Amino acid sequence: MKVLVLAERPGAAEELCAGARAMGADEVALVAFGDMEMPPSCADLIYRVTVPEGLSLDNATATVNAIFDHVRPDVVLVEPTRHMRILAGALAFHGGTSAIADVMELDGDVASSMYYGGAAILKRKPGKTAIYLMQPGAFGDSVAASGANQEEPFAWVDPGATVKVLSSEPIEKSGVDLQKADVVVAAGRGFGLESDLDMARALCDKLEAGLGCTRPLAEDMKWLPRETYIGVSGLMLAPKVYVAAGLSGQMQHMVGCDRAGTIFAINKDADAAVFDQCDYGIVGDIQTVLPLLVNEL
Ligand SMILES: Cc1cc2nc3c(=O)[nH]c(=O)nc-3n(C[C@H](O)[C@H](O)[C@H](O)COP(=O)(O)OP(=O)(O)OC[C@H]3O[C@@H](n4cnc5c(N)ncnc54)[C@H](O)[C@@H]3O)c2cc1C
Repeated sequence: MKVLVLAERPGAAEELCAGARAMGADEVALVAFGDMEMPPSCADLIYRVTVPEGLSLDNATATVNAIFDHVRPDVVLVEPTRHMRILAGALAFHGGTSAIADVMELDGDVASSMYYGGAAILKRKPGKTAIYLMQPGAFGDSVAASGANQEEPFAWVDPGATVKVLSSEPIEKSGVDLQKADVVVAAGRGFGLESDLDMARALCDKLEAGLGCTRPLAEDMKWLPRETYIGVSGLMLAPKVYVAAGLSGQMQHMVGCDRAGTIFAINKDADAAVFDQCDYGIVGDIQTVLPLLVNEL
């Protein structure tokens, strides 16, 4: 079986290439955009694509379609970033098939995804060639990527109509990239005041953790950036350690962290749902527990 991997970040590329092996791929080909450095022993073949100056990655549709025609994969695994989603959609059209998004698990070729905001599981089978947009951690960590990383340049194919980048400005981001963080502290509505988040930040400093939150803290209170909330409509994370502080453990939040290695929960309500889903729980007030933890660490 041949698998083609489309990814923007080396970590995601490695995870998807490992997943391809777990699916039984005997040939794994990876598309590398620009000078993106790939992890060693990641894939059998790496097709290096140079995106012309001033063009956004979204314009790589025709190039990716050409790589697809060249490789003729049985399965395409895609990192679900904005650019990759566009490429996957165009590729599905080109290949006369469909793309399946938000895949949390594969059982053979049947893909499971969250549905109705996490209230149900949707199972879907692909069309002709399977194109799956995989959530992080979907393959678990029981598999490793492998391959000689034999690199070949692949010529850019003009997509015809292009999307031009007029300008780009980096957004000032404080703290750790949550997708890459080994440890994540997530704050919920139990933090009564915005200034209480300093307690979570102090814990993050001790644990070298990233600070995330539940949706209400980002969407309603706007105490933390929108891109830091975790859950079915936010980030799907798989850190080694997840500290859920002052949050109730609603399913819509917990699907975003249930692939964490170890989950710690702190909540003053012993009946909070989060205690059914954590590995270690402390029943207590964050106002007391967090300063104590920070002192002890
Ligand atoms: C379609 C849909 C999609 C959604 N997507 C997401 C999503 O992606 N991510 C997400 O997070 N939510 C999402 N939600 C919202 C979700 O259903 C919950 O409402 C939300 O996660 C609850 O946030 P919370 O746990 O911070 O607040 P609450 O549910 O209000 O929980 C607060 C908790 O803090 C505890 N607490 C209070 N004070 C203290 C204290 N001093 N010390 C310790 N504990 C204390 C309380 O006991 C309580 O358990 C979605 C909802 C819908 C309908």
